[in-house]
Amino acid sequence: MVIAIDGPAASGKGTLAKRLAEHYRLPHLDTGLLYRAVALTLLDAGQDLADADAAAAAARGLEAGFLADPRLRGSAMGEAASIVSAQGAVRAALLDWQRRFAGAAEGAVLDGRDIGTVVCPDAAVKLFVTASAEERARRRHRELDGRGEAVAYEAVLSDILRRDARDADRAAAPLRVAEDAVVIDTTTLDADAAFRAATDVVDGRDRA
Ligand SMILES: Nc1ncnc2c1ncn2[C@@H]1O[C@H](COP(=O)(O)OP(=O)(O)O)[C@@H](O)[C@H]1O
Ligand SMILES: Nc1ccn([C@@H]2O[C@H](COP(=O)(O)OP(=O)(O)O)[C@@H](O)[C@H]2O)c(=O)n1
Repeated sequence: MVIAIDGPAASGKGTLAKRLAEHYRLPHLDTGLLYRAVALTLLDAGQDLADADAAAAAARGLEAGFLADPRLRGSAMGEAASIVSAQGAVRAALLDWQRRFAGAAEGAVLDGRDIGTVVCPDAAVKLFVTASAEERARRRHRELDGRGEAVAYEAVLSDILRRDARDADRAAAPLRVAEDAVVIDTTTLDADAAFRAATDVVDGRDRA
């Protein structure tokens, strides 16, 4: 069973994906890390994030071990990732990797922006996880604060709004709700309630 989870920044996709993967004993891929890793490769090499050739080369040469680099989790890398991810050649280079992961015999859980629409259009379950921008900014702010990255709430909110707009407006695989996705709005749901809503969808599908 492949479970595709998409949604805007800090909506709780990753938290939900991880819990679903544990619950259903499936491997999990946070696809945002791939784009963050491409951005970090460019920055480490002193290259411009807007350099399409360099970004495509970085995407083609990406190594799995690099995905554990703690620098990938910082807020600057989310912003940088959304710049490189708008390039079609970068997305094309990462597509095979994601599809191979999703092709595991037992299935997989993948979370990102285009999993249900592009990477796994035939996924058995598609969830679109969202929440108000203010609530998402509150969560991300708390998370960054907890990691010692001191950023003002207003800066987190404007980063989230700018990134959402860039992800939704780009030509290549924009952020969209797949036609057959179930939307889970977590604005007033804690992580446990979001998990229950998701398992209701998955288990309901099994009974269908
Ligand atoms: N339903 C929820 N209610 C409150 N906080 C949540 C919820 N889901 C996730 N979080 C917290 O919000 C932050 C962002 O969640 P995360 O799963 O990283 O989002 P995404 O993968 O969409 O960027 C994390 O600190 C996480 O612990
Ligand atoms: N499948 C994906 C996953 C991420 N991305 C890009 O990578 C950026 C970082 O994604 P992320 O999921 O790590 O970010 P958060 O939602 O955790 O803040 C996004 O803003 C997108 O631009 C994408 O284009 N497609």
